[in-house]
Amino acid sequence: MKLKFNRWTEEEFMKVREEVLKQWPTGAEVDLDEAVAYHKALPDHKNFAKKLIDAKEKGITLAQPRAGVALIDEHIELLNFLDEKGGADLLPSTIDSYTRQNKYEECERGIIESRRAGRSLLNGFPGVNHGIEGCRKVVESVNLPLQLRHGTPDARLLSEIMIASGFTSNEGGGVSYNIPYAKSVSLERTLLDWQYVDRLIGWYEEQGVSINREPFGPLTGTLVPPSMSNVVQILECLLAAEQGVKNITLGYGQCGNLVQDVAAIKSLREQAEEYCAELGYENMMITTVFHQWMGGFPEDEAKAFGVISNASVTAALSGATKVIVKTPHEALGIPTKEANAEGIKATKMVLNLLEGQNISDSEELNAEVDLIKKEVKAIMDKVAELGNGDLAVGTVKAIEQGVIDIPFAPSMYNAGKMLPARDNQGKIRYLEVGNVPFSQKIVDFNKSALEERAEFEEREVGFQLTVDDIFAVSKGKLIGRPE
Ligand SMILES: CC[C@H]1O[C@@H](n2cnc3c(N)ncnc32)[C@H](O)[C@@H]1O
Repeated sequence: MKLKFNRWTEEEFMKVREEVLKQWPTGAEVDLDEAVAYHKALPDHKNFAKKLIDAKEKGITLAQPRAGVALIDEHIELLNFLDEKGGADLLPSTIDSYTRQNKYEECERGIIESRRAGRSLLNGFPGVNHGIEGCRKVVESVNLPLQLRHGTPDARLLSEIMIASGFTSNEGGGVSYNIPYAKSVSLERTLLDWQYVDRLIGWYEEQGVSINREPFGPLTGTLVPPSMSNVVQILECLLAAEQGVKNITLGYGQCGNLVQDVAAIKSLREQAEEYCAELGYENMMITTVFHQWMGGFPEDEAKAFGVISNASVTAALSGATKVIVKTPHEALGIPTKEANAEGIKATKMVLNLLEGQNISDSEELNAEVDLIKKEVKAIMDKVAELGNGDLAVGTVKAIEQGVIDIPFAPSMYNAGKMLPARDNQGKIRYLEVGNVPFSQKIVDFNKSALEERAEFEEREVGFQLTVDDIFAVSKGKLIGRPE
């Protein structure tokens, strides 16, 4: 099928669907009409999309952990612990790495070995292998809305099974689950596969079942300039809206300077709504999600709580609809359920203390919002030009040419010419723009901000700033000052 931005016809979708459902035996269990009836029988408090709308209307920030283990009963126990002991507002099912690479045979072995070992030998929940019956047991055994969170370039079968099972939100996107997660999967392939996922959710929407979609905001989680991650979010928002998705949560990974992070969320929300209106998508319900620090964490648990609490302050003050919670075991690996619950409790304590507060408009905040929007517009205009108006084709070309360039990405298709670094207040700036099509004025602004830091640190502007910033937080600072 040739990549084009336009909405897939139902015939196109159903034709591809026949092949998708054959990829693993559990695919045969999916019956869309039966699934619609199942969803309509679910209570409202278990619908992710509805809970997000309610939070947006109330102006509150919901807390959601990541969590996933191999076996169904243990996974249920984990999720209920995070609800009852942690106070989670929304629940995940973090999917294991084999499933993310469509390696369902390995999942099967992992499930058997986990049963034998009496503990999870997979780093997440293998939803395809557990099938509708297993996933529905999770849905019926927990009391909060459920979202599948993963990092899957081809999530078509996984989405079919878990959405049909009663999960009401799905994370990911054609760029955000390729560039940071895959080494050599073509963008054209992933954009097509995520158009399929969005068309599936558009189909549910047409039947009156609202399913939330959440493009993955942080990308590589390493010094990603806010305008660059916002461009990816807005493109995935428009790609999803074109396929009929209505309820979308756009994401952003904390960078560390409070004003820049608040500006990033504010400009993301405003600009996404502007682009949706410009392209004629009506009745869109756009919310935002703030990811707590995605970079290196301190091993010391007290310091880790400092990182988690600091991130919770920004999440609250940014007005984000949701915050994705980290745990004090982040530097160690998969957290225990107790550590996971502690991360949520610390987060909710901060959210509660700051409820109703935000940082008021200031010259610094408005200038940052204005700059982010201008940088986003420069890239978006180029994407449209490269695609001759087709944003899907334009996205592929923009990545090929480094117009969209995600720092430190594993994908061989990512140009890797753009370099970021922090300025003297810790805001992320463009050290090298590579082929990112900014005006000279914007290039010069970014450069001068970095020159100000270099002068303060009595060193040259250069790649060493970037290197020092990458390791800074795990060493207990935001800005990588010379030692
Ligand atoms: C996007 C990366 C994030 O996902 C987290 N993560 C990955 N798998 C799991 C898991 N199975 N349980 C809890 N957290 C997890 C990881 O700690 C990191 O913070």
